[in-house]
Amino acid sequence: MATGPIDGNFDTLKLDKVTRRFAGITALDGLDLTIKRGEFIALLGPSGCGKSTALNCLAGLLPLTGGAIWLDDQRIDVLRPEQRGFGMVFQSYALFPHMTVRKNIGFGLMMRKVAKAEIDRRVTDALKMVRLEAHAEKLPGQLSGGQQQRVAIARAIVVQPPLVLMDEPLSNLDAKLRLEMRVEIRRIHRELGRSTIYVTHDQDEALSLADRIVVLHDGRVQQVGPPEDLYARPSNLEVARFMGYQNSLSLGVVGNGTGETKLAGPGVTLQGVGKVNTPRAIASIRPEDLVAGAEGDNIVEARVTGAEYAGREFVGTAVTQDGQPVIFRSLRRISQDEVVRLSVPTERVRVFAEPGA
Ligand SMILES: Nc1ncnc2c1ncn2[C@@H]1O[C@H](COP(=O)(O)OP(=O)(O)OP(=O)(O)O)[C@@H](O)[C@H]1O
Repeated sequence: MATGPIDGNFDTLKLDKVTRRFAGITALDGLDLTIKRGEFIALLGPSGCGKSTALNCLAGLLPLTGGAIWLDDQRIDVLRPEQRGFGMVFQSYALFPHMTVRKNIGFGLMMRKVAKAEIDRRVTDALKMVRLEAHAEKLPGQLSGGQQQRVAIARAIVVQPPLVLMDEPLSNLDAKLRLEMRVEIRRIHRELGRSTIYVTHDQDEALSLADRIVVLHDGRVQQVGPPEDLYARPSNLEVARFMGYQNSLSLGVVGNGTGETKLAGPGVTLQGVGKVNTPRAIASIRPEDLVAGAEGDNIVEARVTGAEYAGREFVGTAVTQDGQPVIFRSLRRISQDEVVRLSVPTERVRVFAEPGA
């Protein structure tokens, strides 16, 4: 068995029914996933769904209680973290406060007993990649949050790991910096040419960064696919909610066509994509697709409960005749208690079986 860190790149990383139980809790329940060389994968899901557990199992910080992890034909879940040698970036940066940026980045190479000249060369390259050349001799405390996270990224990539694991790396940064760092992380991933697994609960972050998104819920994979697929065709209600389909209307099923379902409720007539075998179903719609005043056959009649000006348009809240809340948009100002006719194209309505129906 190899003792040093895994060297070089890989073709496939395979998680085979990876399971992790804690006393009484199954944090990860038979996770199957195959990742190809160079892919950027986002693990997306709500708090407690098992994202960090999955990442820690990959890094070797948590032993599995079932399943296996393979890097090509080598089984790696039996290796210690330092034998796997994956790069890790945490939300908290985890830098050494008393070491300069240069020393922080070179630390892993020093531990691996790489020659000093080689360390200098590789640290200089990493500094360039994260655009921190001018800050090499500073201490972490003298840097901004975004700069500290760049140091953490440089430290993770300087050893040229086959896989970089990132656990919510941007959540301590303000909104503007988060956007800038997203672009940076994508660029660094591309230039490095290795694979990245990125944990987040932020749908926008996953959509903008990942080649493929894995949606987790209660320790299970709900859907895996390119961002465009998950955004347009969520396969169940959980994924839809996570992809921004904030409206979930419970309605009666009144007809079934090819791949489409007709639904109705008090003041509501909707046709949507998806087939169900239950007498009632849920229509999932994004707020931006539900528009006040537009024409069409798909109509949700509702009474306005609130409205906010959002620049180009208004974002409104309302309730249907049977009291179900909806969020919609409107190009004109809307007033409290006004009854609005909201419309949405059929292809923007996803129909799912009602849970428990
Ligand atoms: N050391 C532990 N002991 C017991 N239960 C744990 C432990 N670590 C995690 N869990 C539980 O396992 C589940 C998954 O936790 P995990 O940290 O992986 O979720 P997460 O999706 O990363 O959440 P967050 O976004 O809040 O970090 C949770 O129910 C959590 O309480």
